[in-house]
Amino acid sequence: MRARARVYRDAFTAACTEAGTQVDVYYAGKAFLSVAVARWMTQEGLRIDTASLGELTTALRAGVAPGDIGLHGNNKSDAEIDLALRSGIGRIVLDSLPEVARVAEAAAALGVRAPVMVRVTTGVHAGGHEYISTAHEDQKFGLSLAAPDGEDSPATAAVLAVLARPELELLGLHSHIGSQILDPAGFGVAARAVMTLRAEIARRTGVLVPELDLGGGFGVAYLPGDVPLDPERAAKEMVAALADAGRELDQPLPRLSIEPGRSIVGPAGVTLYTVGTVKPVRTDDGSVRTYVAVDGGMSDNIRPALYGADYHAEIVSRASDAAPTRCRVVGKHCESGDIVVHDVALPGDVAAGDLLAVAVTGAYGRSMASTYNLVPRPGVVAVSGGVATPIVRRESVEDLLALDLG
Ligand SMILES: Cc1ncc(COP(=O)(O)O)c(C=O)c1O
Ligand SMILES: N[C@@H](CCCC[NH3+])C(=O)O
Repeated sequence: MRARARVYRDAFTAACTEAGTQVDVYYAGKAFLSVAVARWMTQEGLRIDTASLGELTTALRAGVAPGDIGLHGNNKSDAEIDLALRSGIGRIVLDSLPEVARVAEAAAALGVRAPVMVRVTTGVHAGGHEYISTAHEDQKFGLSLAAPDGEDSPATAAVLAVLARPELELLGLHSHIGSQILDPAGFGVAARAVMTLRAEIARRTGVLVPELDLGGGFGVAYLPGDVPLDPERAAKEMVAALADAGRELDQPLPRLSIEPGRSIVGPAGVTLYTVGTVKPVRTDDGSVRTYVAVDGGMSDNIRPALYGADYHAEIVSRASDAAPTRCRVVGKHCESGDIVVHDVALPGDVAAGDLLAVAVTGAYGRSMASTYNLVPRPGVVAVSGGVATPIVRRESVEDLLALDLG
């Protein structure tokens, strides 16, 4: 995970330095956050992007400098805004028009000036699944750049509203176009759209917005043979699009920030399961598929059920010469959609007690975990240089019952 953080930091720093600007890389904690993770990321020179009271509190508990933390959310609570302002975090990303006034009033009540960005939606639709592409128009995030006839776009209106409030300091404009993006072209289109808004604001108000955040979404390889997005290429294309738009619009380059989550922690994580029941099932076409049930499932990885996501699994506790057989890895929950790996070839002698590893589960696995069927959530163990260190304790049934008021 640390190595991947360095790769992103170095690729974007190199591209920005060459173009004559600077970049901040925010690790998107929604992918997976713990106190240890927040510390590692700051040690690698990354900042932390949070999206809830829990994530913000975790980053603060880890000792991350408040100025290096950002807060997102399409429906921020009063408690989230209050903690962000009291602790002096670096930026609150505004997601709607009502939030402009809410944050301004909260800042006035505390006697502080709130550093804010405005999240805009560019109409660029990118990413792996409809549920994870976030910048098309008909969804809940951000403020649209599309202007109805003769009117300001919601994004322009929000920026003008921010500039009219002395309690708010406009740091930048934000765009996040989706997740698990494998073609960097969408970032360039979005960069140009946001640069156009920046030019409009400069023309109308004389204010040159200092920073653009182009979000996260950098895609990873989930299966053997998948080709991940290349961070160096993404950095170069993003910066080139900003520079081209800057030349056309006669604008200096802004400072850049990005918010990768999945691409930092996804491939760094492996889920270890123990095989239980193994059941050959005759399918409709007469062939046999072996259902390999493990001691977890949709409660620790909802992605196959939610997005139809594919993963790869291998038996890691022993070597086997048995001929491979067509398997489906399933969980222990009361849903037939409780699938961990739809289709994988495992040795034909796969048996109860084998340890099965599923690769690339570091992002949006444990962080989206539930306790469905009152199955306690697994622990998280960090491994480095052959040393294993638990960083999140395994939950117990007693932990779950501790919440039960009887
Ligand atoms: C605003 C924002 N930033 C960053 C991310 C992180 O995305 P990813 O994990 O795909 O890099 C997300 C999630 O898609 C997001 O909504
Ligand atoms: N949770 C999603 C991505 C959403 C990213 C957050 N905006 C996934 O597992 O792919």
